Amino acid sequence: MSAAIEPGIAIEVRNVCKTFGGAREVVALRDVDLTLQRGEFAAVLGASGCGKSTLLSMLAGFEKASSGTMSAFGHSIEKPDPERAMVFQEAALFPWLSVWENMVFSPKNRSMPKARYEDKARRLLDAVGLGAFHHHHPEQLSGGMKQRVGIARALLMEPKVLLMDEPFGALDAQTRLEMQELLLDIWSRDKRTVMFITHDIEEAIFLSDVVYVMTARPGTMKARIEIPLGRPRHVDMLTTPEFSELRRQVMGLIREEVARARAEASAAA
Ligand SMILES: Nc1ncnc2c1ncn2[C@@H]1O[C@H](COP(=O)(O)OP(=O)(O)OP(=O)(O)O)[C@@H](O)[C@H]1O
Repeated sequence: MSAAIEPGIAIEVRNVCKTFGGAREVVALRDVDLTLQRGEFAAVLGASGCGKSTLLSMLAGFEKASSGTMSAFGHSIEKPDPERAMVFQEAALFPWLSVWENMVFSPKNRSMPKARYEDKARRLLDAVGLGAFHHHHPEQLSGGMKQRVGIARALLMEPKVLLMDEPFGALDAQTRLEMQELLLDIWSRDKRTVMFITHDIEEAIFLSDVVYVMTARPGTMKARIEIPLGRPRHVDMLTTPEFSELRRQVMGLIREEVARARAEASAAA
């Protein structure tokens, strides 16, 4: 059964531009607008270098916008906050710590009382299928298992928003599918707001309520496509005509963008 969530806006991005200085100035993002409703699962697709990771790290509070505004739950995003958790392609676990020690590193480091996190940490590791791996070290885990720890660890601090940067990008196809189903299962329980960056069109459609397609750099939002597939989602949906039609639509937008960027590049050469 899915939890009821308060209606309203979780993330709002208005006219955001980002330019990196240095010897060669790089305009990474231009006039980005985006609204994520509370509990919404949104994916962002776009060519390599179009600014997806930059946008995510700005939403996490790691980078500042050059202009424009970004807010989370009505408050301007100025710095990192535990309400917005990042999950990266590599789980970046401490190799010298066990699964359990990695899991509880952050609350322990903040001197939180054990009663506030230990039970929850145990339940989360069970939920991602790692209940029997507390004493293992990262080198003893597969890529998928490490990423499970990464997701469980991000959820431990009960973030309201999960910012996921190609979290399954390094996994093989089978593990990737399993992780997608696991993520949907976890998400359906408490419907945190998710922004999920990926290069994989199928993954974006399969997981999301809405898919954003970005233009080539400088990145801006080219299209917002609502995904009308029912939930819960199941891998069988990947072969339905409805899914194929959505894939065709998204692929068309991406191809159009690649062609436009190539034409611009050759005109400028
Ligand atoms: N710290 C930085 N300093 C200078 N330029 C940067 C910095 N971070 C990113 N860029 C540039 O900004 C642009 C957008 O990069 P970003 O990593 O956000 O793209 P992306 O869409 O996530 O790419 P990919 O899909 O390949 O991961 C690129 O041209 C990149 O070189």
